[in-house]
Amino acid sequence: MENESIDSLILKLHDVDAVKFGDYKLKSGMMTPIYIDLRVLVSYPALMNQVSSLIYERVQEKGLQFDSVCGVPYTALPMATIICSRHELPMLIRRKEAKDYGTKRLVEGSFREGDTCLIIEDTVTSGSSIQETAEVLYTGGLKVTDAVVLMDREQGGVEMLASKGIRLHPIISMLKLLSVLLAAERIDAKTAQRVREFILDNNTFSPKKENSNGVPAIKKPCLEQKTELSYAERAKLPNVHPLALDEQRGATAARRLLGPHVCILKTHVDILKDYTADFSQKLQALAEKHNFLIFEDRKFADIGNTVKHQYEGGVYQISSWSHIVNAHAVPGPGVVKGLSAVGKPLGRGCLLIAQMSSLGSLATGEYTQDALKMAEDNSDFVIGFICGSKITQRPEFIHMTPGVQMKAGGDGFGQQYTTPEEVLCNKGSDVIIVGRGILEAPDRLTAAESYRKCGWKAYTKRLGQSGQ
Ligand SMILES: O=c1ccn([C@@H]2O[C@H](COP(=O)(O)O)[C@@H](O)[C@H]2O)c(=O)[nH]1
Repeated sequence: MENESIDSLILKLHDVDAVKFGDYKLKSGMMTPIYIDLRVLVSYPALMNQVSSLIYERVQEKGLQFDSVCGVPYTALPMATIICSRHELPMLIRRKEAKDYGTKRLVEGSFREGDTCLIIEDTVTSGSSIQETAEVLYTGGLKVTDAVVLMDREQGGVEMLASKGIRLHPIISMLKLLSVLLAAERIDAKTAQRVREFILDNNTFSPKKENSNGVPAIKKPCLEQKTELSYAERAKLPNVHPLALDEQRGATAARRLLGPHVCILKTHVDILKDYTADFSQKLQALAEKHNFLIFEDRKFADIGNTVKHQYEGGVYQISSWSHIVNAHAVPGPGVVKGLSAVGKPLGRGCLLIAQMSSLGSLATGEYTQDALKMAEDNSDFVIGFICGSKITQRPEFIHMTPGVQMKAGGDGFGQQYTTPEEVLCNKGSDVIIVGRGILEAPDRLTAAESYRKCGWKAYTKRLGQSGQ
């Protein structure tokens, strides 16, 4: 899908008032500074055709397989109709209410039990409308594996639907929309920033407990989740990588900090002021003595062949001393293949950067889901994720979250801080990554001890038990 056509579509949507700035109420009752109203498209046939073509292009790009198509009523109905009519695809209509006469069916159209139906939607916030349509289709014996949406508000819809087994493929993201409108001077920087902050602060998906009606999950501290396995239990799973969760370290991870206390020491070797050739020996000796893992935060992001050399060679020879490294998913699976060729024989592990803590990060929504898929396809080397919250229920993957300090806030360079309690308890992550919260503290040991205690308390609260 050409970027240019997306940009011009965004401007046309703004022209016809399908994108509104002000104070609006969403289906959930939440107030929003931006409202997407694609109902107006019925009055603009050329635009409606362009939108329908983009949706169909996305379906083809993703190679989606299905037997029929269903538009979420009412706004996406004409889009589904145009696509099905143009490409001669069977369509189904989900009724909002059953008739009290005739067949009383909730799904109109012909289908067989076990058929797969593709859902089409105009705008997604929490994903609840798609989920409601899917529930109705399930009652008819249909399967729903994928949905395509024109506009993703990036407020947790992709993640919520993924947790229900539906892959959502958005065409326009909220952050993209804002950047195009800002570049075209349709909105000012202040408005763009206000909306961005609203989107980032109002993610409706809580992996621990999202409401079935899509109302944003109330942030109750540490809702009990009886089904969750502890670190120690996860460490015993047959498919778990020993670097992700180790029976001893896994159970004691959060009890360690700085030297005898840390579970993992994260380095940026390329910014050390006092780097010397014996750095790796000294660090390895400490890691051995205090039983922590070394994680070089190198964030590899090149083609497989290049990252292979960057990991193995050069001045730092990272693979020889770092147990864990990380990589961006942006180059595609080749980056993991390249790293794995070096690291796997050495028993090393890799974290994929599925989300970032910085303001305006592009690693959201579908990108995050693609990173997850890349990890699942390479789970013999990928041990988990750098992310803001739990992105998969698979217990063998470890979730590590940066941007943590005792007080929520920022650093003036885009870093966004969340508290250990929020990350471990409400967001369902496994490990907090603390940098300046410790490094810039007057007494690093005391600071580290407080993070350890606070983190462990939050984790045990989440498990609903007194300790592991
Ligand atoms: O999304 C990301 C990925 C990595 N980081 C790294 O974590 C630390 C955070 O340091 P603080 O001083 O606690 O802000 C730093 O090394 C980053 O490079 C991240 O912050 N966000």
